[in-house]
Amino acid sequence: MAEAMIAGLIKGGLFQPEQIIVANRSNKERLQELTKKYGIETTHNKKRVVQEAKTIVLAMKPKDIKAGIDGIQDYIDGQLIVSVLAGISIETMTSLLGKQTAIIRAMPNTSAAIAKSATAIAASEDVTMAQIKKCQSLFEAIGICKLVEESHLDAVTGLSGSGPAYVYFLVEAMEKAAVEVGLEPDVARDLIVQTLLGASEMIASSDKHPSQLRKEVTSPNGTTEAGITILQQKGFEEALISCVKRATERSHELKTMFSEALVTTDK
Ligand SMILES: NC(=O)C1=CN([C@@H]2O[C@H](COP(=O)(O)OP(=O)(O)OC[C@H]3O[C@@H](n4cnc5c(N)ncnc54)[C@H](O)[C@@H]3O)[C@@H](O)[C@H]2O)C=CC1
Ligand SMILES: O=C(O)[C@@H]1CCC=N1
Repeated sequence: MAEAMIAGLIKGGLFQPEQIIVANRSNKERLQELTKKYGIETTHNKKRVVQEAKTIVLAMKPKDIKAGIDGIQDYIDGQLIVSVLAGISIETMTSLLGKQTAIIRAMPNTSAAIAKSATAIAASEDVTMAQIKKCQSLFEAIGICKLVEESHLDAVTGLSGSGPAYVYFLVEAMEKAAVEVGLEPDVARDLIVQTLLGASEMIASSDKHPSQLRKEVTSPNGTTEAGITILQQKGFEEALISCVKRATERSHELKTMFSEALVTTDK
């Protein structure tokens, strides 16, 4: 996720490579690779990164947050902290940092790697409008960015954070189906990809509701109607709704779990 952001920020011209400093836990080779690829500065000196930065992006796994911010608390003095960690609330981060500070929680998705992320951000009370705008432009360099209430971030995670995986799952099923109806896998892959791209662009560029676009594909008594009837009989719509709801619920569960594990052990 961090690399996707670095690539988008540099490609989009929002930052010069020398304005970005990256640290990780211990992997020197990985840092060298990033320096070579993007011309950015890398270091294992967290204190230096934090003191020099105006914006600090946290992009470790949620379980590593404690170790990640351990030792930087003393150097946080007005910088904006942007976290992309799923399930770590602003309250938990504030508690771990031991001080009230400007924190933005963001939920991007992996399409950030090709500057097509659907990101939502939520801000703590200490964040200024200028910092929100700055953060929005940061995520707009890698896709679109919506400002939401923090309470909506579980839903965003269940919808667009996990969303690319639902689409990949759909493609996996379509590929299996294509082979079963006799198509060559390579031909099928190209047809499926173009079908998805075309349908996405139709939704994005048309004023019509997706249900109207669907109707326009569906001739009475034709092939689409026959196929959609099977999807309805097999509970496709219900399955997708339950999928997003369960992922949203899981995001809430993880948030509660991390909050209890990270904060209560500190008391
Ligand atoms: N993969 C996804 O679809 C999405 C992931 N996220 C969030 O992005 C975050 C990162 O995910 P990935 O990029 O997939 O993980 P990753 O495992 O590829 O990268 C995590 C990075 O954190 C670094 N790290 C670990 N401990 C550290 C420490 N103590 N100090 C400094 N750096 C440390 C590691 O060296 C590694 O480079 C996660 O918190 C995840 O919840 C958010 C939206 C979508
Ligand atoms: O599966 C997960 O928990 C993370 C959050 C959103 C996408 N991946």
